[in-house]
Amino acid sequence: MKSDIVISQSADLAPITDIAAAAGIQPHELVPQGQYKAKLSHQLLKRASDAPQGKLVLVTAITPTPLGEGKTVTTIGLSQGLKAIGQKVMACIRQPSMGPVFGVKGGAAGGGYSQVAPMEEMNLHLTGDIHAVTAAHNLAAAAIDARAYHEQRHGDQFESRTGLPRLGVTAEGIVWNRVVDMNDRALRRIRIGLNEPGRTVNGLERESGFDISAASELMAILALAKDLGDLRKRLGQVVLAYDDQDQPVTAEQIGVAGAMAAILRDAAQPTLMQSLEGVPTLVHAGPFANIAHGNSSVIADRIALGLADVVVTEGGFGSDMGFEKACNIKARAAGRGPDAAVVVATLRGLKANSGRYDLRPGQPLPDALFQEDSEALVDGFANLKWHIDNARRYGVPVVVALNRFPDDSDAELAWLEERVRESGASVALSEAFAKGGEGAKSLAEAVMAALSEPADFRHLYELDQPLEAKLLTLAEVAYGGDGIELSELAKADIERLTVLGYGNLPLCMAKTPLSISHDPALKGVPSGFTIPIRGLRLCAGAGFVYALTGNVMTMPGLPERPAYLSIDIDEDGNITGID
Ligand SMILES: Nc1ncnc2c1ncn2[C@@H]1O[C@H](COP(=O)(O)OP(=O)(O)O)[C@@H](O)[C@H]1O
Ligand SMILES: O=COP(=O)(O)O
Ligand SMILES: [Mg+2]
Repeated sequence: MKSDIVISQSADLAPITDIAAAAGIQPHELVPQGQYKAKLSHQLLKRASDAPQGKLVLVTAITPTPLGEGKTVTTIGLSQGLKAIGQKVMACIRQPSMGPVFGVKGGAAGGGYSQVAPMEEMNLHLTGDIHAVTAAHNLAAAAIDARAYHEQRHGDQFESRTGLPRLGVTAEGIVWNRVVDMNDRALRRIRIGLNEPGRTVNGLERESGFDISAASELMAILALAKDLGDLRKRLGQVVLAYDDQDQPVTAEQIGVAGAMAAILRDAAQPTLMQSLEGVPTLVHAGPFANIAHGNSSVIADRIALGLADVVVTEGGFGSDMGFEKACNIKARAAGRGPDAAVVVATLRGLKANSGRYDLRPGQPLPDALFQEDSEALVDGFANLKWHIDNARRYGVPVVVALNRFPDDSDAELAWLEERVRESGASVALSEAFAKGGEGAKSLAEAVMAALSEPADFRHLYELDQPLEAKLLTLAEVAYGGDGIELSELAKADIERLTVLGYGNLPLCMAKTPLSISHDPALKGVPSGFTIPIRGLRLCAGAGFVYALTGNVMTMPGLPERPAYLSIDIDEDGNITGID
């Protein structure tokens, strides 16, 4: 089979203006950026939000291997299948981060004959939104460090010299890292403001670090804001430091929120692209689901739901990750949850969850995972059953999509389909990768049947519970564990955030996606584990409290054989090798 990029580059794409017209977007609501992508205007958001709303399908998955089990392929494939059976459908997905594109996973535009195209534009700069998040984030970093520097050097004269209020910002109180859209472990912990002895011309020396842009609070704000005004308000609420009285210092207080919003103005508009079969696809925001909340934007959903009868979107990693955060964080920001869930399962993914294979993070998957192994499949099935039950916990109908890989055996797929049916869940084989929409028509029919069932969407916890109670609910109910273990820092963070009035925020768990638990070595359906919480971070602008579990990193590193090794460009400027 041809590679993803060759399929994408040989596709006969429609001009984006035709895709927009077919989706009911008027010419004045579109800002084309070349032939195949366009920004959507803020006026369209208003019109679409007031229109009758379609149904929202949220695609999730079993506990994945590091390669991913096909949620994006299934999201695009299902939307093509829905189009093929006559539905008015749109897809909403995140913009890929260059971290994974050049790192382990590669691109995130789907794959095979279920992709967003042009995939190389989708997987690289697109319309610059992630670059804008990076710039706005780092402007705030430069601003807070400069404020500490000038307040320290002028002391009591600061106000008379600058006309600005002295806020008591010190280098020790700054909690804002810098970001870059790349996997770069060397930037995780750094010292900044290095000076010759006795001098401070380079600023105030302190320890800091870089996170990947997908983990920036501003990325979460872009994904959770309801409109431009809400984005601006949230940016002002971002806490950059704590003053010498341990009170939060916000971006608004140091006067940088407006400039951040100016940088993000265009990024606040979703980008319209198309699938290989012409499904209008909105690409907007790119938070990962392990170190952030992992869902595309509320703004994109609001536009798509006002234009289409069915909107298909995706939560990152397994249902313990992006799906949980869609239901407990995004749904609250959007004022609505999903109307149905699709749980993607693969033979390789279930075998990886059998516990029968030695899967070391960063190491290639064993070939045996891609061959017949009925014992591993039987053992791994428990993980799929857990994710079906987990999705049902939120009150929505569930359809299982068996994402067929080329070497999958008919016998194992048939066995799995039968077991899912026995468990009472709806199930459909998806051949969207190899056949596009034609290979996802039965999945589309199953999803339409699920959407005709009543949905009684509910959150997992109430916001007015104390932070520790919400952490316990996530550990014990969302993950099936036996409680939490709070570090001394985490206990102090809970106390401080509660006293400051942030105890009513939802929680965003930063956790490994390779296990339902915090420990990537615990496959299948772990039990008897306790989730170690090493600290909490306030994301006041995004509107959640971030809990760091286990050894999760907010700046990934490059593997020994990174994906960039296969990427190049020919003399005509054609990019090759992005997978
Ligand atoms: N059915 C399939 N056959 C072959 N490759 C697939 C299939 N489904 C997904 N892939 C590939 O697996 C990788 C992960 O797919 P993706 O849809 O991005 O997963 P997720 O969104 O769950 O991380 C991509 O390289 C994709 O092209
Ligand atoms: O945040 C992770 O998203 P995928 O599972 O789609 O890679
Ligand atoms: Mg994906």
